[in-house]
Amino acid sequence: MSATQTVQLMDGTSLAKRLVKEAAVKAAEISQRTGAAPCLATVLVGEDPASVTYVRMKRARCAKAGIKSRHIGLPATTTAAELIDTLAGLSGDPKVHGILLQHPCGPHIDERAAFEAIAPEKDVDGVTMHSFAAMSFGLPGFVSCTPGGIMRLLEAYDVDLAGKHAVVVGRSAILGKPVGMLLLAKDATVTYCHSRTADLSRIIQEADVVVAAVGRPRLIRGEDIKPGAVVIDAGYNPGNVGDVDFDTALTRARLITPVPGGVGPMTIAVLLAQTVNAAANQLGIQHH
Ligand SMILES: Nc1nc2c(c(=O)[nH]1)N[C@@H](CN(C=O)c1ccc(C(=O)N[C@@H](CCC(=O)O)C(=O)O)cc1)CN2
Repeated sequence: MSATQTVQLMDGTSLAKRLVKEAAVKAAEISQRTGAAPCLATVLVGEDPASVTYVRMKRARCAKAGIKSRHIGLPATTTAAELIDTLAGLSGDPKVHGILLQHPCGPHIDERAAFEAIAPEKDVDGVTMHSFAAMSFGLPGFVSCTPGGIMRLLEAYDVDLAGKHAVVVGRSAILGKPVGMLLLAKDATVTYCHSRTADLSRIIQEADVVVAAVGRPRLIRGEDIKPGAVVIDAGYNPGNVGDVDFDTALTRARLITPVPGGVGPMTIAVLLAQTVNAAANQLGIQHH
């Protein structure tokens, strides 16, 4: 970055508001034409306080956008088979257009098996293997919500990814892996880093775009960042602390997402947008 170039914040709150407004317009059109509002089923196993908050935020934003939500709260003792039964039931229910299974479900549950019980056409959270394959091949389909939100932010701030080196720190099924696939589909050269990566700092220093998605508070510091890089902080840690040490990263980055107000609101906006699209598809509506 030159001495005169200043860092710009990537404002997820404003962009998310715009997306939610668009979703609300489409939801109203669907309701008017079919007499039924789009409906998202939210499924939560146990009462992890952060998960309770996230589900509450998702349902509140649905309500604002004219999307119905049906909440299924299951006890922490729910077995994998019971959870799969619940998800299969929602998958077959014509009144439900989208299904969200809040992650994490608890250590005794095979989360992959649970996600696969969600019908692909209702996978508005982009967590099934079907959706992952579509993301990997650059085909239309539902994207994982945080990765989808990150891609929308990069687009909104005119970040050209072709030929750029993108380093993804983290390899989770709903965040690190799919965001790497979406970046690859935009012709970035993608490196995945994880807990066994040797010399993490050196690899991050080579990145034009850094996506921090590891869940380790302030792991990535300013000195790790190449001057002029784009820094996306997708870390969710207690107390609204990201994976990036914001104050030191500010001194090096060209563009950076704040926490809060960056990737988080975009996650929910993409969920709503995809719920409305799922409802339109299932109800045979074409948007104007
Ligand atoms: N099934 C899923 N589970 C989880 C996902 C997901 O996308 N699908 N993502 C995360 C958590 N998450 C949504 O579930 C999430 C986290 C944070 C935010 C958000 O908007 N954060 C705000 C701050 C919130 C506050 O003020 O308390 C922000 O960053 O500005 C939204 C969604 C794990 N599980």
